[in-house]
Parts: sequence; structure tokens; C-alpha cells
Amino acid sequence: MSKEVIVIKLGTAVISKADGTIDTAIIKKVAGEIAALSKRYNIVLVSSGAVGSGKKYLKAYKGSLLERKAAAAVGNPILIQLYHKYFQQHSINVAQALCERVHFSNRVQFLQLKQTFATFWENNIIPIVNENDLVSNVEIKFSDNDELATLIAIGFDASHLILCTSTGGVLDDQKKIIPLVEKVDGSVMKFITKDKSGPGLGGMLSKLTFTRLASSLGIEVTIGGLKGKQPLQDALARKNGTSFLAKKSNLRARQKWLASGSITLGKITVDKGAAKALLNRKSLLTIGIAKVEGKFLEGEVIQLMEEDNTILGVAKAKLDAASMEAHRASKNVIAAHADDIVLFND
Ligand SMILES: Nc1ncnc2c1ncn2[C@@H]1O[C@H](COP(=O)(O)OP(=O)(O)O)[C@@H](O)[C@H]1O
Ligand SMILES: N[C@@H](CCC(=O)OP(=O)(O)O)C(=O)O
Repeated sequence: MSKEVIVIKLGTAVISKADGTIDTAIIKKVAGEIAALSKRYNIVLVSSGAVGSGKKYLKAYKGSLLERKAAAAVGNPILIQLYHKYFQQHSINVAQALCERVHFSNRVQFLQLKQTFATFWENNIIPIVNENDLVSNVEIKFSDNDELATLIAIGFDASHLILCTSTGGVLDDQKKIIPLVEKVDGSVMKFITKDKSGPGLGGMLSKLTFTRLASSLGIEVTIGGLKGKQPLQDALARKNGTSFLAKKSNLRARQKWLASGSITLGKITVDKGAAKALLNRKSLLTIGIAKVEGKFLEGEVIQLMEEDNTILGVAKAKLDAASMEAHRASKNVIAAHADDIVLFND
């Protein structure tokens, strides 16, 4: 039987010192722990920190998109060299895996990515993933590496996703870490503000959005820190930060991949009748659409929302956004085929 997959994501702040440079003591510790864990699990390490490592090489860096791209392209090899150095001490090699959105939205490309990762693991190589910032423009960007790590965890059917951040977990209004969350709902969301750590991109809100998706697809998620002797093993044992229980999921690999596309720019709200039809495994007709939001093309994955703004599931669109809107009054036009719809409550 092949090993379980674990995805570990390190945010910029958690691997940086106060002066913004990478904390090599942290990289050393993480490398040691992952080396030990890699005997039991297939591990993907998603590491931010490329921009942080490279920005000092740009004159008068102010953080524009163009400067971030350039800084990341300079910084990622520096970051990878550090990982190389400390993983080598455990006789493990690392690979640089720079990903773009298309590697996930296109199933053929995604399957190729999967095969390459399988080859890494067979050869005792740990893939270190980051977004290919050099060519990532706003429209095609992942919102941040929490999204990228989540897509990988879903696509690779990981058992556990560990998001390491500087706060060490989700804090309540007394600034105490909430140890266990059974379901991502209002009881935890009420503690989440739009604040971010200085260098971070997504903030806690984005982590919770992706946690909700991952846990609804059967992946246990930890939002934790890197304190203590063995923080990653502690995360697996629910002794680090906040653990989010996984919902039981019967979705097959292709359906999970489809569901991971829910992190898209497109979304449609369906009326009550259409929601009922979907629950009865029917295709979605344009007449049941109450609202079309965002830009999406035919074949792209979109979110399906109920009228109370809760997510019902995802679907591969049979029409682009404009045609979907234009056909809202038409009776027999299919917006999404039943085979291409995944409902989260299944
Ligand atoms: N309830 C909360 N608990 C912990 N952090 C929170 C909460 N609400 C908002 N935050 C913010 O989320 C930030 C962590 O996310 P982020 O800056 O994206 O870190 P990273 O670089 O690790 O991805 C914290 O620094 C904090 O400002
Ligand atoms: N790709 C960017 C990181 C983007 C990002 O998501 O940062 P963070 O919110 O710190 O995880 C980099 O390596 O600097």
C-alpha cells in the first residue's frame, strides 16, 4: 500500500526573523522533522518566503506586483538552497516545484504533476512547492500559498494538511489558541479578523476558507505553529495549534479534483427549485439560476451557491458567464451536466 500523503505549508512570517531574513534555525528544525516523517509519509512541503528572500536585491523595493515577481524569482533559488543544505544533512534531496493555476485546472496537466511527484517520492526527494510568481498575473494567480497547499492536498488525496503560521493557531477573543474545531462555522469564524502578519498574503480568513473546503473533502487540517521540539508530529497528534476534524468523504479522486476547482473566480446562485433538483442528481438548467457572478469560461469549475449564500457544491460550467446570464430565461439549456456536479453534502 502506498504511503499516506501529508501537505505541510510554511507561511513567510513563521520562517522569517524579525528583520525579515529567513530563520535558518527554523529551516534546520523543519528539515529534521520532515526527514523523520518522510519514512512514514509521502510529504509535500509548500514554502512561502521567496519574495522575502529576494526583495533586498531590488533597489527601493515597494512591493508592486512586478517587484514581487522579480523578488520571488531571485529569492526562491536562495530558499531552495537553504532547504537543500539542511535536508542533505539527513541524506534527503529536495526538488523545486513551481506551480501555476493551469497545472490544477487542467486535468491532464494535473495528472502529469502527480506522476512527477510520485517519482520524487520513489527517489527519496521532497518536493518544495511555491507559486511560479514570475509569470503569475492577478487573474491567474493563486490567492496565496494556503490555496496552493489546499489544492495539492485535495488533488493528492492527502490525509492531513498542516498550515504553519506565526500565531501558532486560531486565537479566540482572549488570544488563546482554540485546540479543536469540529466544523468551520460561525462559532469559529466570529474570531477571525481581516488582519495579516506583516509579510503574509492571505491572513486567517483565507486559511479558514481553504480549511473549510479541505475538511469537507475528508482532509484533517491543522493551523499551527513551529514551536516546540516536534511541532509537525504534534500537529498530527492534535497537540499543536488548532485541529479541524475531517468530514467523511466518499468522493472519488476525479470528483475531489473537480471540487478543488471551487476556488475559482466564478460563482452562480441557484434558486430553491434548482437546489432541490441538484440534490436529486439532476443537471442544472439555466432557468434555475438566480445570479451569475465573476468571469468564467465554458469548461471552468464554478461554485454553486444557495440563495442564503451557503455553498452547495461545484460544477464544471457548460457555458461561459455571459451565455449563462443570457440564457437565464431559457427553459431547456443545460448550465452544468449532472456528471460534472459535486455536492459538498454528499
Ligand atoms: N482569530 C485569529 N487567530 C489568529 N490569527 C488571526 C485571527 N484573525 C486574524 N488573524 C491574522 O492572521 C494572520 C496569519 O495569517 P498570515 O498573515 O497570512 O500568515 P502566513 O504568512 O503564515 O500565511 C495573523 O498574523 C493575524 O494577524
Ligand atoms: N509565493 C510567495 C508567497 C505568497 C504567500 O502566500 O505568502 P504567505 O501568506 O506568507 O504564505 C513567496 O514565496 O514569497
